[in-house]
Amino acid sequence: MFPFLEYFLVSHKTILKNVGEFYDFISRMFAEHLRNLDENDQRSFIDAFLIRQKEEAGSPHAYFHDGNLTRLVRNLFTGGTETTATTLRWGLLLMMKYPKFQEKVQEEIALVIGSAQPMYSHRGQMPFTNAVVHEIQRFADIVPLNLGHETAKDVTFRGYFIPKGTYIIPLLSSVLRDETQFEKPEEFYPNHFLDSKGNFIKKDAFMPFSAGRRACAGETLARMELFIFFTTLLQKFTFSFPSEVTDVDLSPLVAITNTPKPHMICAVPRC
Ligand code: HEM
Repeated sequence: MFPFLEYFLVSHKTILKNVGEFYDFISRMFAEHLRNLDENDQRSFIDAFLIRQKEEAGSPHAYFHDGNLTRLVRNLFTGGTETTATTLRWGLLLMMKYPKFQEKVQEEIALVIGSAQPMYSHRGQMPFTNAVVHEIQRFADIVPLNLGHETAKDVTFRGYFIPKGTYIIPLLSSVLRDETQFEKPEEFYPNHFLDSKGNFIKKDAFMPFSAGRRACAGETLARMELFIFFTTLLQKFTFSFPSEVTDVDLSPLVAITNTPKPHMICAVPRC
């Protein structure tokens, strides 16, 4: 987001080395896909891209070139791994901190899913669990600064003139913690997403995936992953404090993403 800060990074060389290894891995993956490529049996995004690449071969304005494929796959990996994992880590931490909510989720799992494999289609019958997953995302606020954007033309927004080419940081935190939208913005409070009868309610201000045309491309996948992994983990385990620990610090480690501080956790199998 701020390329000039690159030179102040202590672990600059390690980061570049890791990025290099990551690119090597992606190149090996492409080579493998190219070897087994079958136009009549496209197995993945990479296959579809490589076929378009063949179609546009020789064009002077080629878009589907290797450099673009590498960056796209890199974006899917980086955008799609830490985000979901960090949200789940917040989820387990919050369940440990608030055992009453954990118990209620487990009761709903027992009622709707039992010992079967949790599926995304169960979500509609599980308003409390759905509200808890939404509240985890709201409270954790894992991408507080969103990604940087730039105005493509002159804009006047709420009386402010913003010239074309201005670097914009749309703060998602300011929406996720907006006290006009959420009754107790600083607390973990699943009722933010429930009505008085316990039905799930959508909130326009719920935008951990941002909004507009450039909102998260993986939102649908991420929502499925979060629901299925969270319910599966709570179906199989109860998360609690280790015996020597009595409380946990919920303030995040601040970086581009908000992650939980290192902590201990007990996962007790449920028989
Ligand atoms: C809890 C999980 C996730 C959260 C909170 C999240 C959040 C975000 C946010 C805030 C943005 C920036 C949107 C903007 O610029 O306005 C973004 C972009 C993006 N995300 Fe996610 N994301 C998650 C999971 C995923 C997954 C699973 C994938 C793909 C496998 C993914 C792929 C992307 C991509 C490709 C972009 C760039 C979209 C673009 O610039 O057009 N994300 N995400």
